[in-house]
Amino acid sequence: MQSSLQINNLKLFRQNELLLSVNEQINGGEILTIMGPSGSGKSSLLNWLTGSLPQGFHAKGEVLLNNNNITNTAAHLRHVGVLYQDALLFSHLSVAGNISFAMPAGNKKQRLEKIDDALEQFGLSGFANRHPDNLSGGQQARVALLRVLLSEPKAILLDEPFSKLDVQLREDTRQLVFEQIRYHQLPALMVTHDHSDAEAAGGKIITLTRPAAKAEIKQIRE
Ligand SMILES: Nc1ncnc2c1ncn2[C@@H]1O[C@H](COP(=O)(O)OP(=O)(O)OP(=O)(O)O)[C@@H](O)[C@H]1O
Repeated sequence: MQSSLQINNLKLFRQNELLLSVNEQINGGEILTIMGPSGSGKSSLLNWLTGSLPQGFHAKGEVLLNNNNITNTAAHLRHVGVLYQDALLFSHLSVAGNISFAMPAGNKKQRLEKIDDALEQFGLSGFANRHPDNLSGGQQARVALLRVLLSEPKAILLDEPFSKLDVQLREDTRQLVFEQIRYHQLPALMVTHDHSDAEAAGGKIITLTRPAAKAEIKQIRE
């Protein structure tokens, strides 16, 4: 069965004001890119998908992951992995500890073997016992990606994941992330301000608008 993430007739409201409408299906290995100005609701959309919409927001519509309706499923049971702008690694844990923390429970020895194999595949052989403070930005980004992948997500959300990396590192990391999404056939949704990220993703691009911004500008001019 092909994996998919379906956002069915979503209408997201903030204080009863319509913030955005989205109706999209993302198939395994595809990356849907969301762009739009600050305040247009990109983070709110991600929050809704992870099941952590803050107070003051409400939504109509459904989200289906591999045809299962997860609209009301608790955040920790959704199997939706998120890759953020910052690697967000725990500084007191080793690389292995950071990755293992997010993995499904199981035999410890097997988990460590899996981590070692994955580190080797990502050019991080011998890094299992290092702490994040002793890694470069690119190495931290790769550990963060490994942590998401080894948590065995069924879909992946990317929240400006390359914006803190310099140009060369950005391209390398982006390529690695997109390759992994295709390899694992995960449906992915990426929020970015960067047009080269959007182009490299090779999928559909949605640009959210911010109607409230126009109203605010009009008010200032009048
Ligand atoms: N926790 C919150 N409580 C109340 N309003 C919020 C909260 N978070 C965001 N907002 C408001 O909701 C709207 C959408 O914000 P959101 O952060 O989703 O936009 P964004 O497109 O992600 O912006 P940016 O590109 O700046 O991150 C904005 O008007 C914002 O001020």
